[in-house]
Amino acid sequence: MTSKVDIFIGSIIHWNSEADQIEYIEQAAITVQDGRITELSSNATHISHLQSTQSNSITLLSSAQFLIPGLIDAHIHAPQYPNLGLGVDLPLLKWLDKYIFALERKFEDLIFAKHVYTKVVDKMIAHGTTTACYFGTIHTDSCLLLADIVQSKGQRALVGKVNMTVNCPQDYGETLQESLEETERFVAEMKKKNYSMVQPIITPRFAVTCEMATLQGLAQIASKHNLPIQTHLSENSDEIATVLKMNPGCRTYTEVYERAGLLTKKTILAHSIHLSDDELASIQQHSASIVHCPTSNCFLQSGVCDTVKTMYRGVNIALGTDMGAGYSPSILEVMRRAVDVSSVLTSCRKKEEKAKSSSDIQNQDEAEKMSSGTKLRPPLNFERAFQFATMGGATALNLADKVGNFSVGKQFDALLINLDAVNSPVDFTAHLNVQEKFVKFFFTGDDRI
Ligand SMILES: Nc1nc2[nH]cnc2c(=O)[nH]1
Repeated sequence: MTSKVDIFIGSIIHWNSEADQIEYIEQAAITVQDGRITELSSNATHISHLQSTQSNSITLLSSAQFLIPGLIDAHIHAPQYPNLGLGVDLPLLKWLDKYIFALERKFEDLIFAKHVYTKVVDKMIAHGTTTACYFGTIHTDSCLLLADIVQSKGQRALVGKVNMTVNCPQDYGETLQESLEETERFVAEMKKKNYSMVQPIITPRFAVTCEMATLQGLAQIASKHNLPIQTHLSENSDEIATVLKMNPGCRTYTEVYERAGLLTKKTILAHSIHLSDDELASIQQHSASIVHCPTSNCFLQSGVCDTVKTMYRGVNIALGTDMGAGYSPSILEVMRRAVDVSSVLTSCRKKEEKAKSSSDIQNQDEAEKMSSGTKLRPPLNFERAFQFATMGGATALNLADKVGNFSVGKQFDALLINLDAVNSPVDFTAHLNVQEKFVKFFFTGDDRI
C-alpha cells in the first residue's frame, strides 16, 4: 500500500543549521509522507511528475503566505496562566509568596486544574507554540492531567511535576521523601501512558525551595530514567544570595546544580541572567541550555540576560514566555523583546565604555573611536532570535531530530502564516519578497481595540 504524500509549494523560512543562518526560499516544495518531511527542494518545478498520482495532495501557498517551523516555548508555568499580566508590583521572591504559591496550591483540585490547563494549552496553540516545556505544580495527578490534555490537543511537550521541599508556605510543599516518591510515581505513570507527543521532565523548582538532598535525589532519578531536567537559575539577586547562604560550600549558584549532578546535556536552565564567565563555561562544558525569558525578566525587574555574550560562549539558547510571570503567551512577542532588550543593553554598554574611556584618556576624539571600536559586539538580530525560538528550543528540549526546522527526516511541524488574513496586522502588498514578508511578520505587532 502506498502512503499519502502531501506537497506544499510556496515560500518557506527556516533556520539552516548546517550553514548556521536563516534560509529564505521563495519557491520551495516540501514533500511530506506520513507526517515526516521526505524532501525539501528550493526549486518547486521538479515535483511536477508527482502531480498526476491520485494519492498526492498539493497545497499551493498564495503570495501572502509562507511556512515557518512551529514555535517552541521552552519555559512556561501552566498553572500560572490565571495570573498572566497580574502582579507587576513585586520582584521574584515576594511575587512568588504573594501571588504564585497560593494559586498553584489550588491545582490539587482536578476540576480546577482541568479548566485552567485546557485554556492554557488552547491559548499556546493559538499563538503558534507547537512544542512547549511546562512546569506543573507539586501535585502529581494534576500534572498527569496536564499531560493528557496536551496529548489530546496534539501539542508536543515536556511536562514536569514541580519539587519543593524547603522555604515553602505551610500548605504548599513536600517532605524530601514525598517529593522523590511522587516524582518516581509521576515518571512511572507517564511511562505507562507512553504518549507519542508528551514526555516527563524532572523539575526541581529552584535551589531556594530545594535543599541539596532534594537536588541530588532528583538528579539520581533523572539519571536512572535518562530524563531531561528543568529548573530556574540566577534570575534575581535576592534569589542568588539565598542560594549561596543555603550552600556555603559553593562559590556560585551554578555550582550548586553542578555538585548535585543536575547539569547534563538535557538540562534546561530558565532565566540564567546574572552568570559569571565561570558559570557560563560550566554550563557550556555540560552542554546544558539556557532559556531566555525577556518579557518576564522585564516584568519582574529581574535584569537583562546578555544573550550575545552567552551565545559567543557556546551556550545554546532557547526562548520562554515564563507565563504567568510577564504578560504574553506569545513566543513571537518574546522574540521581539529579546531583540529590544539586547539593543538597550548594547547602547548602555556603549555609553559606559565611552564614559570610561573619556575619563581614562581625557581625549574626546580617542574616546569616540574606542566606544565604536571592536570591543562591543552588535546586539541580537531578529534572525538569531528566530533561531532561539525554533532550533535553539529544539536543541534545548532534546528534540532537534524531530522539530525546529524543515530538514529531511523531521516531523512536518509547521505554521502557515497568512499576512493577508482577516484582521492581519500587516497591510499586505504583493510586491514583498520572502524576506520582507518575514520581517513584516516579525515586527508588526498590533494591539487594536
Ligand atoms: N519566574 C519564575 N521564577 C521562579 N523561580 C522559582 N519559581 C519561579 C516561578 O514560578 N517563576
